[in-house]
Amino acid sequence: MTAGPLSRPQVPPGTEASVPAGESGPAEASIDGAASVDAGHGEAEPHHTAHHHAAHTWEEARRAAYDAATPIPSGPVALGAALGRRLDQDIVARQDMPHYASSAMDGWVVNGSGPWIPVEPGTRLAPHQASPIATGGLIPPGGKAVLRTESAVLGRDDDGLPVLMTGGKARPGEPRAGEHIRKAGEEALEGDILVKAGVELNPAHLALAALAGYDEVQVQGKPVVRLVLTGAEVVERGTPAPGQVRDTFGPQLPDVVSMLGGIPAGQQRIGDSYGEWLAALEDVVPGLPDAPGLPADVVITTGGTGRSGTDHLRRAVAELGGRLVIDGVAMRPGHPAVLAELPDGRFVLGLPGNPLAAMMALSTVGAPLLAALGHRAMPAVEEVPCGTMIEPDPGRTRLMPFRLLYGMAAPAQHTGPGMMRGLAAADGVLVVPPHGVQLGEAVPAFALPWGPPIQGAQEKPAKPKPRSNARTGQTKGKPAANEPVDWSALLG
Ligand SMILES: Nc1nc2c(c(=O)[nH]1)N[C@H]1C(S)=C(S)[C@@H](COP(=O)(O)OP(=O)(O)OC[C@H]3O[C@@H](n4cnc5c(N)ncnc54)[C@H](O)[C@@H]3O)O[C@H]1N2
Ligand code: MOO
Repeated sequence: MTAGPLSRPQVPPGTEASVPAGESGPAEASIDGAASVDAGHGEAEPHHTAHHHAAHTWEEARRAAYDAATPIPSGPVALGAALGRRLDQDIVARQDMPHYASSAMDGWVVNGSGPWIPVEPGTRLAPHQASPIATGGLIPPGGKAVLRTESAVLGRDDDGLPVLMTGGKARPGEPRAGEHIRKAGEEALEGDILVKAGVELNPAHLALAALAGYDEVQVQGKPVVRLVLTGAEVVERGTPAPGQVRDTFGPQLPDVVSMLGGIPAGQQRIGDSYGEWLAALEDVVPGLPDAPGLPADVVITTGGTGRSGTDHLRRAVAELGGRLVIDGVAMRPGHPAVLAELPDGRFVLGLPGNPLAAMMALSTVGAPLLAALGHRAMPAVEEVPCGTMIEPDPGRTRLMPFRLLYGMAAPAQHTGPGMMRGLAAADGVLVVPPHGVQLGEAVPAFALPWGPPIQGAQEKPAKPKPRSNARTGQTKGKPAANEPVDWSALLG
């Protein structure tokens, strides 16, 4: 819901009154190595203490989300929807491919040597007979070779009857036996394995499956994700008036869901009433125009994670008989994130309304959940050397979008919970531990779903799924703490 004039008098929607000056990070960095980012939450946040209910640390929340889900079983999927899906059963040739001998050229199919007497297409050819054929045409019984149109001359014999001869551009000896005939089974024989299980299907695989006569392929399960965007103040177009806020989720969430391994399956917008919330979470297969009619495995809601009188997520989950898997995470931003499981097996991921907070909650809880449902390893956390000192913030992890400068991470500016500018310019997100970070120290960090692997990340061999294309060569060891750093690129 919105921060209306009564509910949050000091914090107009979209402003950063609750973000301490320190959040701007690099603005406070100095070039002499004494750069420091304040813990930065010492003021203007009475609600944070009032709602410090977070049951999970950042690491625990990731693990809890990953462990809550079991991989979605494999099933048949239409070829048109199978791109990028992981094949779960070999694709085999159901018959010889091609399954009949055909002409590779436009021209004449002939039997024996010329001249040939033309006969009706498709009829059995006796020696010295020929019939017209097009590329791909079925070779009739008795057809031994194909004479290309440009190598053929149709004339008349002494009796004035049509007769076919070689001529034109014909090479000596043309057509040789079998020339320009695509034999049956030359691509594959019945039973040959065409694509092995485990492969991620590309467009050519799909074409091959179609060539082999498949309408559907058996693929590993992948979570179908429906979005429920809440907030009566949220507008979808144009420049918002005071009190309104332009929707940041519609334009990005479906794509981010795809990048995280989900299948976005429609979005629904609701206001702030409890009835709307309950109906949206109850609805299993909504009649949404852009939904493929699939029941959702995950419903992602935005907004309404707070505990004010009009924030209805937990109440609706409880009324539907669901259980809370995660109810808040000791992190900032994004601490009100909720993960619930409904009795029908659907997960509800409640993202906070603040745009950056929502993306950090999605990275923390949503990414592991979607990975687990989609048969994938826990999303990787790399390490990157930190180009600034970050003070402790006991009890919570801070997620800080950063930019890389000379191989070191510098927290980005404009990273208040309601902002997107810092994330839009970021190379990744630092996972700053509660005890803070020393200058030059290696800090956990994760890549953005749309971004490249973190440059300069030190490869950890024990990763469940190491990135094969990680540009580890970029790391030139830890830069010396007193090495001068040019921060100017961050200040614009
Ligand atoms: N008394 C307290 N107030 C708040 C607390 C708290 O602990 N106690 N936590 C703050 C934090 S931190 C966050 S994050 C937010 C979580 O808010 P909700 O999830 O309930 O979300 P809303 O109140 O509906 O909206 C928050 C904010 O986000 C804007 N919003 C909502 N939808 C969109 C959208 N589609 N695009 C862009 N912006 C959106 C909305 O207008 C609000 O400004 O609660 C704090 N308050
Ligand atoms: O600041 Mo809240 O932490 O935006 O999630």
